[in-house]
Amino acid sequence: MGSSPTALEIIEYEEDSLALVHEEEDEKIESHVPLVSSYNDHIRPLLDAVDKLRHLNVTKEGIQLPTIVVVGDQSSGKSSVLESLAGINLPRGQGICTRVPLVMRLQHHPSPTPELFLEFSGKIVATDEAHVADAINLATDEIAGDGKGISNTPLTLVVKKKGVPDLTMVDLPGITRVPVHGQPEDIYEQIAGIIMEYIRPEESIILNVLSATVDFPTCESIRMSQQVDKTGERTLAVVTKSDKAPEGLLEKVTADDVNIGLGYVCVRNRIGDESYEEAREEEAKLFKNHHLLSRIDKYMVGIPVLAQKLTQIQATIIARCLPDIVRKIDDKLKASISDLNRMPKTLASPAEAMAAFMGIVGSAKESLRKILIRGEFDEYVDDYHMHCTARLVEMLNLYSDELHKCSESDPRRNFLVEEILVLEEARGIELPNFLPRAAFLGILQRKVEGISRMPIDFFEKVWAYIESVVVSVLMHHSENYHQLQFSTRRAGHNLISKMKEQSINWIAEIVQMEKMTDYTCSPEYMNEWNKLMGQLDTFKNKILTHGYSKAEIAGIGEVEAGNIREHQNVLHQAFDLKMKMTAYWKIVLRRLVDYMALHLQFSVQNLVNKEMEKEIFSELMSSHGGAVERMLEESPSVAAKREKLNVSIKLLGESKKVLGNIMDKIATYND
Ligand SMILES: Nc1nc2c(ncn2[C@@H]2O[C@H](COP(=O)(O)OP(=O)(O)OP(=O)(O)O)[C@@H](O)[C@H]2O)c(=O)[nH]1
Repeated sequence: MGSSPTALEIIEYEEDSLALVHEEEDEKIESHVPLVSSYNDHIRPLLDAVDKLRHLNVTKEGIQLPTIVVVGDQSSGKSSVLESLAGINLPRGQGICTRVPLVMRLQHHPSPTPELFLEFSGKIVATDEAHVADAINLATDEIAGDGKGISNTPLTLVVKKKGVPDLTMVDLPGITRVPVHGQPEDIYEQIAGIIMEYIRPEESIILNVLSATVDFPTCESIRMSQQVDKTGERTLAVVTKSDKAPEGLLEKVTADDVNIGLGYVCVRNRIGDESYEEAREEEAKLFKNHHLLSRIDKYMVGIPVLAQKLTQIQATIIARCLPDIVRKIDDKLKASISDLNRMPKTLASPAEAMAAFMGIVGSAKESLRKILIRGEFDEYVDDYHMHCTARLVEMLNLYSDELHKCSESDPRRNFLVEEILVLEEARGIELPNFLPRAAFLGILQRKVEGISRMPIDFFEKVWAYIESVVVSVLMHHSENYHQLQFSTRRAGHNLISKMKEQSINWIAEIVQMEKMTDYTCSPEYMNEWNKLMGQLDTFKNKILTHGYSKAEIAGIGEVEAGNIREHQNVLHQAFDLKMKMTAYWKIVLRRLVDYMALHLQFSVQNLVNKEMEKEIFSELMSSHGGAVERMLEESPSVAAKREKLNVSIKLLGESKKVLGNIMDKIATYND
């Protein structure tokens, strides 16, 4: 087989005529089609670079390479097409043969002795034409097991042979809907997953292998390629088994029902024990002599035409994609290096650990100062939960609203009823026009008691919020030291529960004070009381003289008269008591809101500037003394991230080296 003409030799022979490939096709494949002779000089180094990148597995870093991906339904003839292009025997047959992605690198080399080897699992296994099929089967078994299972770990076959076209293609397992020969139940999903992974990138050219014996629109491979390449601009169709179904083939490829942008090439592969040369001769005869097949355009038939088209397409996509790949590798390398530099230093001594710890506390304090005190949210622009000054004032306003809207704060409710009752009960043997202070204090105490839960609930809510913020900031700043996180989280919880307890004790005292003493120096109290009392005569007139059941009191609203008429003897005093309480209650509520605001601000400042650091230190010291030393052990997630970044940097660095001088060559090619 070695001495006979291969695809490329045939191409070279027909070079001139093939250079005139359809104008229409030229536009799609780009106009500057390289001649095969000049191809090696210009594109070969670029192809070598891409192959080296593929070998380095740069796709792991999310960088897609220009690739010709061979897809087709099961037994459509994919392997046969590849072996026709390479002039070697690949595993062929019914059932599932290709079980792993097979990267085929065909390279023309001047020596008459072909060189073949397989690369997989970090190994290089030399083989020869006679044993390549067995070697592939053995390697496949090693990668995917010896059953019928499949794997997406690729196997690379390098074929260096005189005259083969310089082409790299990936052969993928054939698509099948129905599992056969003990294949796993989900074989379709598995294969479809691998195929999609390869054909989805815009950099991939899809070589869709279709058997002439089937209806193209029914092919699964067409359905799949159309999902990722609707217009077909990166799909080329190879129609195999032209010898088996020549009827209507011309019409099928001319009608193009399935949108193949890069065109069709009809071929006839090796059948049975035919040699490669016999197969090419038979193919040439078939398309020349068959009464139906000979009518198909000669630029659409035969393996040599396919080889020519593929090399042209490959050259075009490589030249188009490489500048982008160079840029992406550069960007990713820079990003990975800066990620690595931003990672915490590995700590070597307790002193370093202490310094790192101080740094964490310092930066957490600064973050908290910004969001809890200064209202600067640059570190949490989109996270509204962490815009603390705004959230705290929101909670304070809500608390104030609730206080003012609660039933205790509504002076219209049971108007004068409680006052009359209290006054009746406070009566003694004394002059009737003194307002007993005990009556006022009794009502005040009951009212204060009625709202006493509200400031406590407010503190519960506010401290729960502050706790979530403090813990989240502490966790964020200590994320690289998981041993520290446990202690800082506990310190955060302890600290907040102490602060909350202080707040609740403080407010309980305030509530107690409000119950015990009725005092204000505010002139507002007297003003308000005078205004309200000024309406007593009108009120009496309406209810007692005119018998109205309701009356409007400015500053209070419409009130019901109820059974006031029956208690005329205490009406004046009850009205006075009510108005004193109404005026004074406003002062009480204002104090309960203002004090809370001042206390909150004071506590938050204390927390951030003093208490937090103290608490974290004491927690660390009490946690068996070793929390800072334990920082010396790197957390598994940080160690893994560091390792991953180092691997990426090495890989991207090697890739960059591969592409070292390639930019000049791309420029030459694109010129
Ligand atoms: N007559 C004829 N038979 C062909 C042609 N191409 C392929 N075959 C036969 O079709 C069968 C399947 O071919 P393969 O190349 O193994 O198909 P495949 O798509 O690689 O198969 P899987 O990898 O199993 O999906 C084999 O028996 C081939 O000999 C052709 O052009 N003409």
